[in-house]
Parts: sequence; structure tokens; C-alpha cells
Amino acid sequence: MFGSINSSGAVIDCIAEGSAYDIVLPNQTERVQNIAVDIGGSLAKVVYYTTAAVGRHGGGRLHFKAFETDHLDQCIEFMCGLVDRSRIRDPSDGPTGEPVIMATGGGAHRFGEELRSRLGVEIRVVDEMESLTAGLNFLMREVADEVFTYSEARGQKFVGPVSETEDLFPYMLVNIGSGVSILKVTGEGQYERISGTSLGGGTFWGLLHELTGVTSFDAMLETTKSGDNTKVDMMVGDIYGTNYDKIGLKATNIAATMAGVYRKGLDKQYSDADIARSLLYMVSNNIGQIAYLNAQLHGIRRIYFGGYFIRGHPLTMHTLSYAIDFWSKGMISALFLRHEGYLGATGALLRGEAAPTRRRACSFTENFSVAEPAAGDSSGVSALGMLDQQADRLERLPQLALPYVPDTVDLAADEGQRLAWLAALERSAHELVGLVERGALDAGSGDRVDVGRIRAFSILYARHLQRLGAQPLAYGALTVRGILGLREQCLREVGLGDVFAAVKRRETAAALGAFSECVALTDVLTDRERLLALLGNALAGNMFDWGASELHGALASGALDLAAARAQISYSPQRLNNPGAFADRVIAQGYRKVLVFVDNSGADVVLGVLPLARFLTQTGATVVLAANSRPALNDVTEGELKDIVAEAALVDESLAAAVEEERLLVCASGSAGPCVDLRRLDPHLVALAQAADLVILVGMARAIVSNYHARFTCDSLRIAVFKNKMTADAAGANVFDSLCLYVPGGED
Ligand SMILES: Nc1ncnc2c1ncn2[C@@H]1O[C@H](COP(=O)(O)OP(=O)(O)OP(=O)(O)O)[C@@H](O)[C@H]1O
Ligand SMILES: CC(C)(CO)[C@@H](O)C(=O)NCCC(=O)O
Repeated sequence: MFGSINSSGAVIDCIAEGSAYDIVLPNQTERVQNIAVDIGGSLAKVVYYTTAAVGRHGGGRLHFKAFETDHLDQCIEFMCGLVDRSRIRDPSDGPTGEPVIMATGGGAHRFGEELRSRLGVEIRVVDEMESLTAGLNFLMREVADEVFTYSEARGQKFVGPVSETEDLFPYMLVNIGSGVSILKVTGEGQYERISGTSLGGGTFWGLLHELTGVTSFDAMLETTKSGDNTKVDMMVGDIYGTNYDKIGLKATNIAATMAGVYRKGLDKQYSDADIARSLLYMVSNNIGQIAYLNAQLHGIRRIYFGGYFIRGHPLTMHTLSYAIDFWSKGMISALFLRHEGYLGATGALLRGEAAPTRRRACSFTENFSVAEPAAGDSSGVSALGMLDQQADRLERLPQLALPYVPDTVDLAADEGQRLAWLAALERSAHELVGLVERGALDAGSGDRVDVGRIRAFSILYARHLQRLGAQPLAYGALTVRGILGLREQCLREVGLGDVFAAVKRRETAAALGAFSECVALTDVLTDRERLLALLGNALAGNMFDWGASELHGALASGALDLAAARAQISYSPQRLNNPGAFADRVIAQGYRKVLVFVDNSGADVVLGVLPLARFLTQTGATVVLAANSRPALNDVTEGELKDIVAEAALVDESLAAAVEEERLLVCASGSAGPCVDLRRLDPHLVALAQAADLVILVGMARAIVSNYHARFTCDSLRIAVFKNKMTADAAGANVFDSLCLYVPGGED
């Protein structure tokens, strides 16, 4: 069945499969704000934007869904449902006008009147080519793993945001729908349709149906995998008996598509699968060649292939890649897109006057918590998430040296790490259920984590992890940052925004109680000794981490204190620990402005980071503490940290003065997960970070799992403890080894 489940449905199914929990998921009550449809010759694609009917944190969400144009009724019915949901009123809203539906593609003209009368709303038509380019520009900028290359040998390789290192423009878009349009795009809103061909996806599908009678595109695509085109094609070897080296043709190259049928087919020794494979090669090779010639003609080096014909199908992508590589003599790689079929619908949505991006500058994050396979994707290799809108436009840290690689391990490439992480996170989700069932995360009778919801979370998350085990690239590049972020997305999706809230409060209160005594103990030391002791405390504090299963027992029993934590850490290996060098630098010169990415609440931030920040302010530095914008594990959030600093300032004059003089500041980082992508920070933090000459990254997730390879133009310091075997292995360290690594600016 093609594109038949909606996003909330997917969660319900998923939960129901494990066991039945009566849960109203937040996204079932979302209000639809914008709708766009791209009705093509073969498929109708719908993109819509929702916001929480009653105040959910942050902005809205983009959803993607496709239907067959032959079954437009289903599409219209679905859109009727969306229109109804657009009329849900939030009591705090003012009067809302009727929704306007943006429509593009040929069907916007052909079925415009039908849509208008059946949906009872205004339909605004947007030009198809304009929509395609607007959609692609948006998706390339906003979706982290939108663009990839493909080859049989290396598989899918994500290329990262293009705008990072070079300009987005100029590029060429080859949109393979029913027919093929080739566009040259030189800027935002600047494009020209430079070519096209009527030999496209529709040709392939039509011919194949005629020749074989197949009626399911998915089933047919599947058969191409086993088909043998040499049974129907005439190969160079069939003609020459060998390679035709003089003009660079191998015996195995296709000389003439389908030309072998007449000779070889007399005894009908070929199958439908052989024909399917031959036709797929025919259309893809031809498009690849035309694309290359146009790129040559217009001097363009970047060629994106879009349109639903591709469908993330390995053989199609391989053929297009091979053709571009062959004709360009290895100079150009074909680029593919995860949202290949949704360029037009996305662009049309953004062209609407009330489009989310028109109202304010914002960023989007892909949310896979209820991801379904890319509509109808039989191979299941690729799934599309929803795009969650961030309240602000996220920006890069100015001190980041390029190229920046946020993730330490590529889990798709490293099977050992992949299996270990997937298993560990599945285990930890079960453990979380156990903690909730035992009431270990509760504050009192009025403040309980809902057991049904946490079980639903565990089922949902485990299913994602299992899927990623089978198809590592289903959600784009596979990284620890990604799967830790996904865990938080799943928790939020079942309505558990902050499961550790009570634990955080409890541990923070206890740590604040010990704050004065803790700083008094180190205040008596000489500056250098004091700084070294404070670094030791920061490391010890980092043991208070509910993200580390190894420590759950000690944390839940409350048995761990700073001294005990300190005793568990082994301050090695030497190559990862040079606190002395850092202390020398601080004592000799000091810093003007220090940016600290903080980690856990409780002892970590209160007894580890805060006294260190206090020391740095005493040396004359301004310290900016960057904390998560939204909860993740027991990480301290910006809101919580503001309260912590205010409370500590009540008992500490030095801190109070620093706060008063605005030399100790707290700012949201922009992050909603345990790791941090330093290209996507809250703009307020980036403004504050402008003059920073030291960046401190605290904790395993921010300093080891992500950003271990990050380089900075200013000095940096990483403070963390290796708390599981996977992170220790990746860095050649042991569990409970420390990382206290100072790197002067510009050095690796
Ligand atoms: N389930 C499917 N049913 C039919 N065609 C499919 C299906 N999945 C993928 N395709 C392929 O995708 C093509 C349509 O791609 P796409 O939706 O991008 O174009 P379109 O908008 O329908 O066409 P055009 O832009 O030329 O009007 C089909 O011609 C076919 O090759
Ligand atoms: C007609 C459109 C633009 C509809 O999407 C598309 O199918 C197409 O570009 N066809 C190729 C037409 C040609 O250039 O020969």
C-alpha cells in the first residue's frame, strides 16, 4: 500500500504491536496551518505544516506524504482531513482565516477546480519549476543528511550541508518525474529550465507495464535486482566478440538497448525481470548522459537528481552515478536527495504568504520518532522524518575551524561500534522502564513519570534501533549523536518531555547544599593548585551522569559523592590529559571570554563546572555557560542553570559579583539532545561567543562522542570521563579514564 499511514498512526501502530497503552499522543492534536500539494503525471505529493493546538514548546512541524495521481480521491480525502484540522481553534488564537492550499505540478491546473470545490478552500497555484528549486534550496540547507552520493562499491555517502564550505549555487537539478526537467539554478529564485526529455520515469513505467503487464511499481523495482539485462540488450561483446578498446567500449557495455530481443528472444529465454532491468538502464543512462551534456554546456559542476523515479533505488542511483562518472571522466559525482520526490510540494508550501519561513528566520531538525519509509519505498533503505521547526535560526560557532566533523565515529562504517551502541541504548531504554516502575525517578506522589508512557517509549525506541541495525542508513548518516537525539525525540513524542526532572531537582539541591564547603576547600590553595583541583572536581562531577548505565546503581542509591567519584577515575592516558599545560596558560595570560558547554545537572554543574567558572571570572574572564535549550537525559537546561547560578550567588559573594557585572552569563545552546552540533547554535549564544578566546566542552556526549575531532581557531579544553566501553575503545582509552585535554588555538 502506497503512503497509507500518517505520522501519528505510525506511533499508535507501533505501540499497539508491543502492547496496548492508552495514550493520546501530542501530535494527534496538532493543528494544520499550511498545506501544499504537487500533483504530477504519476504521483501527488502533500507537504503540510502543523503547530501544537495547545502550546507545545518551539515551533511547528513539516510532514510529507504521497499518493498515486490515479487515486487522487485518496489524496483529496486526506487533504479534507487536514483542512478540518486546520479549523481546530486554540482558545488563545485570534480569529483564523480560511486555509489556503498551495498547489503545483500539472495537476494543480488540471484538478484545481475539483480541489477547490471538494475542499471548500482557496487554491493558489505556484509554478512547478519555481517550486522545485525553492524546495531543493530549502531542503539542502535545513536537512542535515539531505544530499548523498552513491556507488555500488561505497554505498551511500552523505556529503553534509553544501553551504558549509562552498556556495549553494550554481547547480543543476535533473528532476525525473514522469518526464524530465533540467534546471540551472544560479541563486535563490533564479533559475532557468535549460532542457528536458520526455524519456523519463513515466516512459519507463509505461513501457514496462506494456511489455510485462506489471502493475506495482514497487514489486517491479524489486525484480530489477535479479534481472539480467544482457538477455535482452545487445552488448558490445555480442557485436565485436570482445572489447572495442579503440573507442573505450568494453564487451560488457550495452551497445543497443533491447536489441538483443529479436535474436535471443526467438526461444523467449528472458524474463520480465530482465526487461525491467534493461529499461531501467535505458532510461537512467540516457538521463545521465543528457544531464552531463547540459552540465558541460553550462559549465556546472554540481548535478542533483530529484523526482520520485529514483526512489532511493540502488540500481537507479548506481546507473545515474555511473553515467555521470563515465561521461565526466570521474570529475563529477551525481548527487541524490533523501526528499527527492518532495521538492515541488515543499517549495510550493514555502511560497505561501503564511509559510513558516516567511514569518520568521528559523531552522529545522529532522525528527524520526515516527518516521515511515520514504513513501512506498519497497527497499526500506530510506525513511523520511518530520521536520521540526526551531524557534530561531541556528548558527555556527565563530571559532570553529573548517572542515568541521561533529561526530567521532561513523556507526554505519564501524560495525563493532554500531552493534555495541545499538545494544547498549536498547538496554538502557529497558533500564529506564525499570527505574520508572520502581519509582526511582519520582519526586513524590504528585510528580510521577507515567509508567505507560515510558513503556511506550521503550517499545518505540527499540523498534527504531532494530531498524537501524538492519538498515544503518535508513535515517541518514548513523551516528551516536543521531541515536541519542532520537531517544529524546521518542520520549517527547510519547509526551515525556523531561523524565529526569525530579532527579535533577533532587541532585541539584543536594549539590547546592555542598557548594560553599566545596569552594572553601579549594579557595585556600595557590592559584595553580586551585585550578588543578577544580579541574579534578569537574572530572569527578562528570561521573554524575544518568546517561551512563554503568553508574545507574550508584546514582539511584545516592551512594556516589564527589570524593568517591574522584577515586574511581584514572587520570590517564597522558596524551589525553594535560591539565598542567592549561593551568600554565591560565596563570600566565588568563582569558578574556570563556564559552563553556555544560553537561549534567547536580554535582557536575554545581560542584564541578560552577567553581571552575567562578575561578575564571576571578582571573578577569567573562564566562558564558551554554546549557541545553531543551531537556535531554539529566543534562541541565538553560532555565535550570539560571536558577542554579542565582541560588549559588546567594551564598557566594564572588559569584554574586560576577553575575551582577555580567561576567557570568547563562545562555541556551540551541541543542535538544545530549550532543552538540557546533554549526547549529542558538543565535544569542553565537552573539555572546564572538570574542571568546577559550571554548570548554564538558562531558562525554559533547566532548567525546561529538566534537572529539573538532578544531577551533581559539584555545579549547575538553573535560570528560570515558564512562562506557564504546567511547573508551574509540579513543584508545579505558572505562573511567579521564579526558582533560587543552589544545591551543589552531593546533590539532
Ligand atoms: N508507486 C509508484 N507508482 C507510480 N510511479 C512511481 C511510483 N513510485 C515511483 N514512481 C516513479 O516516479 C515517477 C513519478 O515521479 P514524480 O512524482 O516525481 O513525477 P510526477 O510529478 O508524477 O511527474 P511530472 O512532474 O512529470 O508531472 C513515475 O513516473 C515512476 O517512474
Ligand atoms: C511536463 C513536465 C514539466 C511536467 O512535470 C515534465 O513532465 C517534463 O519536463 N517533461 C519533459 C518534456 C520535455 O522537455 O520534453
